[in-house]
Amino acid sequence: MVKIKDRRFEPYIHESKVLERVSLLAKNIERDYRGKEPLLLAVLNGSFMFISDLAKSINIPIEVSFIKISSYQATRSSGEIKKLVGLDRVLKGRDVIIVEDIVDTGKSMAYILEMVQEQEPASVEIASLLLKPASLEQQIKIKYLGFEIPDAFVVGYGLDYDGLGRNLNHIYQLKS
Ligand SMILES: O=P(O)(O)OC[C@H]1O[C@H](OP(=O)(O)OP(=O)(O)O)[C@H](O)[C@@H]1O
Ligand code: HPA
Repeated sequence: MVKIKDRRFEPYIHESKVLERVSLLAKNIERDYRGKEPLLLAVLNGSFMFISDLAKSINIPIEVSFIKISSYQATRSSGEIKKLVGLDRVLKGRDVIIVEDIVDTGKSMAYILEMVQEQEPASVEIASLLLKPASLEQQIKIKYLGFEIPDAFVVGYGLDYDGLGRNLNHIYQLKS
């Protein structure tokens, strides 16, 4: 059990399970993009651990770049998405893989997809470590998915509660 500010979190997905799954996703990306040079577009802050482990396990040429958006305050989506760091690469004609730590309501991903599609990439797919199907408010197809999880707030492996908990190596779930 870990305590972050006013909340208690219990162990949920062990780091070894996360890493096993991430390396499988990397192998799938490798297989699907052989002969290409995909651009992995990671969404800060939450995806920093996932993109690091994912990128290290992909043994074909890839480019890695970052965008930064924010919508969550503590455990709730504010509904308002702020773009804090935008695209610094031309995406036209590129094979883009958007890399997220979690798709929850799907609002952030819908916003990012629109931003990416505007630039007319050759293809766009999504890699997300976590998905909360019960919270999803938009139709979003995730080709490279780590785990489907129930609708409970999680922290660790990049995910935060009010800015804290990102450095935890396992994933923890809010204790009800
Ligand atoms: O599907 P949604 O309900 O939109 O939630 C998912 C988004 O929320 C988190 O980001 P957050 O805004 O907390 O910023 P962070 O990555 O800096 O933690 C997460 O990294 C996703 O980007
Ligand atoms: O469950 C979550 N944990 C941390 N950040 C998040 N952003 C959306 N959902 C979550």
